Amino acid sequence: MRAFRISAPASSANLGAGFDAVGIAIEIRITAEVRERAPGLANRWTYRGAHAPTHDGLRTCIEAGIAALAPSAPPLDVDLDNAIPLGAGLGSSAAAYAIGVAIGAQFAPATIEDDVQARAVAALEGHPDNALAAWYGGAVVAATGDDGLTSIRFPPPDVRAAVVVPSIVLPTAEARALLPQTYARADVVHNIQRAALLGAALAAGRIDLLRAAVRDTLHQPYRAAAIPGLREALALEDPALAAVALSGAGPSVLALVFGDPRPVAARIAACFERAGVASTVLTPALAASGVSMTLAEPATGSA
Ligand SMILES: Nc1ncnc2c1ncn2[C@@H]1O[C@H](COP(=O)(O)OP(=O)(O)OP(=O)(O)O)[C@@H](O)[C@H]1O
Ligand SMILES: N[C@@H](CCO)C(=O)O
Repeated sequence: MRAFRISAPASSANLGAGFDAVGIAIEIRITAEVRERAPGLANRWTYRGAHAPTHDGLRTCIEAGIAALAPSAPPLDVDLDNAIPLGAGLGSSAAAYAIGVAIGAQFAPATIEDDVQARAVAALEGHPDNALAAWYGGAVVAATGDDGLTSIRFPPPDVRAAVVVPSIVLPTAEARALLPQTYARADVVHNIQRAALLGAALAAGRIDLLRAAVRDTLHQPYRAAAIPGLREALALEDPALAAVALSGAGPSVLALVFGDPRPVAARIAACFERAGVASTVLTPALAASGVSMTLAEPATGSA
């Protein structure tokens, strides 16, 4: 009976101008302790952690990942420990799909190459920026469409993260519905210039370029209408601030910070507070590794 532990990190998609293209992994994780059960038994799921699931949303993502690679997987005992705030723009669904695919690979009829697994996560998640950051860790740039999926991964920049999670509910679908169908050429050119700069800055480790590279005209200004305090947070100036952006579809804000991230996090939280919105502050490291698996102790007794 196989038993192992799999974890996957949170992620912050976009980094401003890299809308739907850039993602960065954050050292806040979903961890699954997985044990194979005897044939004929049902799956058994337990939930815990700072953001313990209260319904089967994450489980559904994990099961889809397992089914994509191993439709005939044996019954499993899965103990899910979640530290990623849910539905907050921090890639909890991408982490869950990544865990599911990694479990599925363990029970697939043949060995599945790593990049095939990564593509499966991206296909299930629908957003390669979150999906590949969860899978590979570090920072990723991804392009997807009729020409398939092309991506590159970089080590995370040498900064700390400040993640401020406002107590606003903004489902990804709603945050996307706020965006216009068409854009002015000047806004598109603005983002192309900065997204190209962002990719180059990540590739070259030029943290000093990030502040300029993340400025966005395609999604953050529109999403700000649903996130009181966001405009002010994105306009913050601070010598310790390497970059500040809406995290994914929001409502969380990610700041990349030189040195102690707490003062910058407090300034972002104050922007929300002035707008009448409470928030929670996290100061995680950026995650250099994505999905990781370790073998667990052999089961003792019960199936
Ligand atoms: N209370 C909950 N218990 C279990 N699962 C939840 C709960 N709330 C949300 N979920 C699940 O968490 C996932 C949230 O995914 P969603 O794509 O909306 O946001 P996210 O992954 O946190 O952020 P983003 O994709 O914008 O970075 C969904 O799969 C949803 O079903
Ligand atoms: N790039 C996506 C991320 C959603 O998880 C967006 O901004 O809508």
